[in-house]
Amino acid sequence: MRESSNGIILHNFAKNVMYYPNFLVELNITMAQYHFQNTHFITSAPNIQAMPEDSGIEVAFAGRSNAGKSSALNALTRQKSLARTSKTPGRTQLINVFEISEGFRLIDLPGYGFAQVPEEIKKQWQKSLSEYLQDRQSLQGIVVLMDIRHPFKDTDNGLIQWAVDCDLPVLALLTKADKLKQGARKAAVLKGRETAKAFGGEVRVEAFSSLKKQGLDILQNTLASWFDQHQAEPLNDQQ
Ligand SMILES: Nc1nc2c(ncn2[C@@H]2O[C@H](COP(=O)(O)OP(=O)(O)OP(=O)(O)O)[C@@H](O)[C@H]2O)c(=O)[nH]1
Ligand SMILES: [Mg+2]
Repeated sequence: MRESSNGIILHNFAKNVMYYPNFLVELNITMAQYHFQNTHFITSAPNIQAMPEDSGIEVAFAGRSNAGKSSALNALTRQKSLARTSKTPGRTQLINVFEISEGFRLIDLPGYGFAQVPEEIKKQWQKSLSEYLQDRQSLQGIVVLMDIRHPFKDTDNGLIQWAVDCDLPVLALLTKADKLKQGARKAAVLKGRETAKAFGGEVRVEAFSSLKKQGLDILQNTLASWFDQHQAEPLNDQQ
């Protein structure tokens, strides 16, 4: 929420605000609640054609293999094994679709950049991944997860720049933050924010640890704001 110079509260979201000749009036709109803990598995799709209908709003978790995408989804939804995690990179090979409530989805994408995957499979992944990113209308934001010890690799940068160019907001989470001491962690975040300026769009950079539950509130609030911005009509109270 921003505050204008004359102290009137300005909501981020234009649809919540009405303009009168000289005044900005805040409408009494209650923000929707998203019950992330209710998230459930819908399907594993090899390609975009096998995904559920392209309506509603979805946010994708993307990143290199082993970056911690599935772990972050589990931490967010407070479920131990909603998304399958693994020490073996390349565990998530399909587009996994989860639903928070009707019309609100989270997508666990296959990781990229894993050298050991056979060339044929890699090509197939890349195809379904880029198809998904380019053609999915309901995609309204991307969480890019990068290991805090080696973030912003070429493929990460390519994905972030692409998202910015498409006007998609990006939350860049520097994962496994528990692996660094506090000083190094802060330095990595500041450096990441400097790097992110070059993309020129809405790219927020934060430290994250599924293990220590660090950055969960930011993840949760960012997703809620993306969902709020794009929902066409008010949600029915979900429970
Ligand atoms: N220390 C630490 N380890 C983590 C954290 N998050 C994930 N890991 C570990 O990193 C490994 C990979 O995690 P996943 O969540 O499976 O990674 P992914 O990005 O989904 O991997 P793919 O599905 O292969 O693309 C697992 O061994 C996790 O336990 C974290 O916050 N801290
Ligand atoms: Mg995974």
